[in-house]
Amino acid sequence: MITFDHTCKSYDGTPAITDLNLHITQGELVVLLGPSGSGKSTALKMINRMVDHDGGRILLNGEEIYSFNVQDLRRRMGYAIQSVGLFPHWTVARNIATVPTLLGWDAARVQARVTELLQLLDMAPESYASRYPHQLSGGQQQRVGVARALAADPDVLLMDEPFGALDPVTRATLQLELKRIHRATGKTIVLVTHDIDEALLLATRIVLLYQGRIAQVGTPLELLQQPASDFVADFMGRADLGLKQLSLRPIAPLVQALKGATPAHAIADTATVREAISQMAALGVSCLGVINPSGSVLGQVSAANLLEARHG
Ligand SMILES: Nc1ncnc2c1ncn2[C@@H]1O[C@H](COP(=O)(O)OP(=O)(O)OP(=O)(O)O)[C@@H](O)[C@H]1O
Repeated sequence: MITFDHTCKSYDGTPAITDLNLHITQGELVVLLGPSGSGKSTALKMINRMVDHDGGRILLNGEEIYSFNVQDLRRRMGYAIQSVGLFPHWTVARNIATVPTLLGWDAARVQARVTELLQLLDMAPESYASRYPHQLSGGQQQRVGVARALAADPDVLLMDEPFGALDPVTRATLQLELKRIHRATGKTIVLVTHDIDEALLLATRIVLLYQGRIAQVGTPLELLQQPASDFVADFMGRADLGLKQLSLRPIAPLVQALKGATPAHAIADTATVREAISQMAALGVSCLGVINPSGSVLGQVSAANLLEARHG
């Protein structure tokens, strides 16, 4: 879908991205991660030509992006940024409708799409569609920013620190919403963050950049378990590496048959190993029942079998 092929970019002779080689396939949620100044935003903005590359190639579905009309290219890609950039004198509905209107959709289709997106982002259309950006909280503005980016059903969603500057609770809510949207729509998403936990939660693949070059590309678990260098190991946080790994592991494959009576406390079968161990610690127990969404007991997990499995 998107290919960086020996791509380079310098600003005033200083390299920001050097020889970037990366292929992003349809439906991936790729997170560009790295310290400040490592080139994450530059890499992202080159995809929709907010920044033009000056060496190598960038291909969209096999075609060099310079072969597209720049406006067409941008309309095929939703773009959401930290500062949101809503038009202050336009209502929420009109903000979301920006690209569909430019594309000439008829009014009924635009309105149906606005309603659908507000519902998807858990903002009741009857309360929010006619408000102005200053009448929304920061988290709600960011939701509208995401809705606007999704509006014309773009092939690709580019997100530059979309949840930066939010309080941790709102941030966590929007992260889960993005994960849900990604699952539901199968969109290709490229997201920039410097937050390792955000990357671990969201990414199907992480691209860790350092000084404009790729330090490592892999799944969250690969970066944690097989860091390619000391830099990767340091960046991913050696200190609580064990805990981070546990938070990526679901308990589902580790559920055992009940051994005797049903444990007094239970956890959902969708929980992670970290959540199960945390709940055991809080309750002072070493075993939990595991229940499915309808409340049926599926079996149990014990602290010993969860911790043993962490190397698996
Ligand atoms: N418009 C510009 N003009 C000159 N230099 C720039 C410009 N934009 C970025 N740079 C430089 O290019 C390098 C990479 O910047 P970039 O914004 O891509 O990094 P980043 O990883 O996204 O950083 P951050 O996390 O701080 O946003 C940095 O050294 C930065 O100073």
